[in-house]
Amino acid sequence: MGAEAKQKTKAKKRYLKAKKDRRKQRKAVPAPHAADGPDDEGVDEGSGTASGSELDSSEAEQVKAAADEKARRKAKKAAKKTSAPDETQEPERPRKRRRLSPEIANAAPDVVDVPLAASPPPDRRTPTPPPPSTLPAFPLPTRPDAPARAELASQGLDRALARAQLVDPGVSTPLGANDDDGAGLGERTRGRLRELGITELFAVQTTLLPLLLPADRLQRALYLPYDSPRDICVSAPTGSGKTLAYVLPIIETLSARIVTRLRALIVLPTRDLVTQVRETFEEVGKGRGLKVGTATGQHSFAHEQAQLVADKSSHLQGGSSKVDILICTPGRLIDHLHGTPNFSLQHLRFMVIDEADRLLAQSFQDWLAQVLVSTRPPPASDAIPPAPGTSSIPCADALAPAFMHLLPDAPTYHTDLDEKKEPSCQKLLFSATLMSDPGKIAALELRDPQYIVVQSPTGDHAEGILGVALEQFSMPATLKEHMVVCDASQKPLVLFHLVHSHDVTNALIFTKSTESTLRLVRLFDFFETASAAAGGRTAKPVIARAYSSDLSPAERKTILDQFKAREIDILVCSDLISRGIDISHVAHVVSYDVPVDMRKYVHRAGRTARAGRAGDAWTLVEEQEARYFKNMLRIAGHMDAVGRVRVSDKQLAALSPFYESALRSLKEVYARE
Ligand SMILES: Nc1ncnc2c1ncn2[C@@H]1O[C@H](COP(=O)(O)OP(=O)(O)OP(=O)(O)O)[C@@H](O)[C@H]1O
Repeated sequence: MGAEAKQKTKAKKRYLKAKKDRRKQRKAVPAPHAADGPDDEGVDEGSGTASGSELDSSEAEQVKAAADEKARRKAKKAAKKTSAPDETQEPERPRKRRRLSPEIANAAPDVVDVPLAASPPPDRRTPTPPPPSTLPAFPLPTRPDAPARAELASQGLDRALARAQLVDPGVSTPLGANDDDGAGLGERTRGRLRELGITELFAVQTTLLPLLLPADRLQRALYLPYDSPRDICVSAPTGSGKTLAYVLPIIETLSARIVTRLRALIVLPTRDLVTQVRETFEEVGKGRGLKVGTATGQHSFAHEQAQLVADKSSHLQGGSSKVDILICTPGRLIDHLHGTPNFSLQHLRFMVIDEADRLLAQSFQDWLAQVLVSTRPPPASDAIPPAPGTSSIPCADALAPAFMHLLPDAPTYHTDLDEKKEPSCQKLLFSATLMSDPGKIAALELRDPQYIVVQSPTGDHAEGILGVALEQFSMPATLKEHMVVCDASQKPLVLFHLVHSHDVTNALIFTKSTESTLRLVRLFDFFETASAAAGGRTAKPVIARAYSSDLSPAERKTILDQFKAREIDILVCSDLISRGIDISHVAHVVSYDVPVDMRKYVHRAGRTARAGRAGDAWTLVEEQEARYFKNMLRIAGHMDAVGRVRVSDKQLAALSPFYESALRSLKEVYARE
């Protein structure tokens, strides 16, 4: 090292020493911001003015300013930290959902608990902010309870139905030799009924006859233009004698007529029923001179016209009729209204709609509206003027009083009491399952209707009426009902078991279609043949026959007659004869296929247990249908009435070989066809 370098080193040492001393002196002087701590960082040593051993005032001021600056920067840093957390820092864990204190929860039970995870973390240096005020909660949307069926049914209930007369089915009146019973029947009719073996009037007849055959003979007149009779709707169980309840008053009233006019019209849904009701009219009205006609389409139109109308050639505004009573189906009735000259309904005194719910459910070219129009007098402008040079008087044209204005030459005498003349037609509606639908009832244009409901007493009138509105139909008291739940493949076997073990003969078996009917009858025949061939039974084979719409009317009549004569044991049919048909010896009804609704069930079951006789109704229910069927019964309030019969595999085992054999034979037949 050279001398010059040594000099430099010495100078430097001196400088450092001096610096050290200055620092010592500075420490000895109490610093104004000792709390902040001495820090020489940031002090420009090179520019420092402290060259002496004591700090002068300017130097102290500088130190203070530096300390202030440092405090300011620290505060700024802290503020930055709280307002914007450093992204490099670890993200804060979401806080747990805060629970409301029980006081808050109790104070506002319906407030929504606001999750607090998203709120900023509480600053520990500042006092904890109060919990966010709870928001008023809107109630959650809820669906109102569906109104009860009973409530719905009672709404819009026809006022006349609400005032219906409830009749106990147990009521009956012994039929005396004279009118002590108040039924209004004449001696001839009573005599005829006795000849037919009828000794008492059933509930529906006891109630209806006094209404239709009032003691005041004037009210039995054939025309009542100024005192039109009230219409009547009757709901009574199957087999309770509704047919006689309208046949008797019609015969009794019309027997007083001199001239034959179409005065009673009976509309029925099927040809078979038309035939049956005609037989009743002819039996009861025997010897009274009343002419009964039918119109069903079974014969040619021209043939029917010739049976119904006497004069087809001249124009008669009063119509012309060969019959007093016409029993018909609605379709054919409309055909005659449109296509048969002088076929008129203006003289009608009675219009009966039997099985009313069924007829009103079907439109048949809007038959009801057209029939109602034909019973009402048209305006005078609709009158057809007589041919020039001719006069309608004294032509033998007799109009009903309400239609007289159609006669142009007839003198009209106006008085102060010029009352409007009304048609005299009294509408009578009957069914075991009468509808309560206000729309359908309104379409009938009933005049001050009176309802009669024959049903087991419930004690409460309103409850009884509600039963009608809820379609909880009354069944015959003598009917026993059973159901057998089984596998679909075992249904025929269960049926054969019922036939052979429960003596289900003299029976009607209802299927769902004509095809099922035919198939079942064939299977039945094969089963009986196989069983007889195996010598399985000594009893005579059971004879089953199909009764379906595929057969001609003549074939149907023959089969029905054979069944009535007990030459056939079982009639297998579709719902063609589920309504109205009256065969007294039917002891069992089997619904081989479950009925689609309660009305069908009621009418099928009602083919037995008629007129107070005993009868059994069986329903074979496939396992997958059981829920639906039971639900249907439950809604109709009928679940308890139907007992469940169990048929074990063991019981069926004995019949299985014959069934297998019958199945094979059936397959062969279908394969051939
Ligand atoms: N007063 C009576 N005495 C004895 N038998 C009667 C009496 N009235 C009716 N019957 C018989 O009762 C049976 C059933 O009558 P009807 O066919 O009129 O029943 P219904 O009420 O019309 O039944 P459905 O609703 O099934 O048509 C018939 O065989 C009829 O002859």
